[in-house]
Amino acid sequence: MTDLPGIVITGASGRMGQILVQTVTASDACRLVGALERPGHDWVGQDIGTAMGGAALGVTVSDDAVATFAKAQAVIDFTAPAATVQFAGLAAQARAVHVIGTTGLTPEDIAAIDRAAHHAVIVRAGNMSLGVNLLTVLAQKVAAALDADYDIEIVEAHHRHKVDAPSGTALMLGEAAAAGRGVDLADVRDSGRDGITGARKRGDIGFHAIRGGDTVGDHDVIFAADGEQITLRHRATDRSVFARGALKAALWGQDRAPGHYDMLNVLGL
Ligand SMILES: NC(=O)C1=CN([C@@H]2O[C@H](COP(=O)(O)OP(=O)(O)OC[C@H]3O[C@@H](n4cnc5c(N)ncnc54)[C@H](O)[C@@H]3O)[C@@H](O)[C@H]2O)C=CC1
Ligand SMILES: O=C(O)C1=N[C@H](C(=O)O)C[C@H](O)C1
Repeated sequence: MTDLPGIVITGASGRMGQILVQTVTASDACRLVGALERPGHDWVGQDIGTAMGGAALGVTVSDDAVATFAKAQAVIDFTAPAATVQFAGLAAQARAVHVIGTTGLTPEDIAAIDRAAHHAVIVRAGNMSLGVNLLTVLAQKVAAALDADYDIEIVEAHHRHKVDAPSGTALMLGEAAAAGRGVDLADVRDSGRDGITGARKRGDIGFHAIRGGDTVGDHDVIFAADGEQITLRHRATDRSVFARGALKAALWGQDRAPGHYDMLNVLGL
């Protein structure tokens, strides 16, 4: 029993953190060995199970990342960019697999994560669900099959608390569509039109973000031409799809060579 991989959940009180705690404790392939929150958070010092309103789980919420990661074979991290960059270095020092779900990372953040991945396994994806990762493969294929007569627009919707836009998933889908077209997304990205924008530029990929209510995460990739439209759609209705993917990544990463991987690697897509 005790040789099962030990998992630490960062941001344990968060929307994803709580689902991850439930997913890990329900699994017979791993054990929960730590729960981390930011210094000053009310839950620090409490048992994670009772803090979540259930039975005690025998794991006390800590704000000490170094001590907590020392117990881990994997760290599952859905927090915020500054925390995730710091955790990448600390997880690598602890030689723990670092599964990163955090979105809104800058190119500089990703470069720092790349450096940490020289020493440890990091699996990072803006969306950990099987459905979205499959959709990226489809978006790339459709974009490759169609020319720029088909305007590509990506529309995403999330809950009112989300702080970054476009979503990490929208950017994954945009990267996939751009790769299908053989272009760099940075050269064709057109985010959040407003005002007298001028006519749409041929070949651009547009991004639009809706924020409201408790929407878990909806994504449409629209290919619009004269006379017809194709829409590829994913709708998440339960955050457990992300948590299951993250746990799969944490287990997949055990005994893997150091490197910066994504969910396509994990899922073999
Ligand atoms: N890749 C994927 O499949 C998914 C990614 N996400 C992303 O995950 C992130 C978190 O999303 P939510 O859970 O909805 O947010 P949330 O705001 O509910 O949770 C974030 C948690 O991280 C904690 N935190 C922040 N800084 C910390 C630090 N230095 N140390 C320890 N804990 C810290 C916060 O206190 C909070 O409890 C976002 O970037 C979101 O876009 C969310 C769902 C799926
Ligand atoms: O913040 C969220 O909630 C989500 N974030 C991810 C993203 O930015 O795409 C994944 C999912 O859509 C939920």
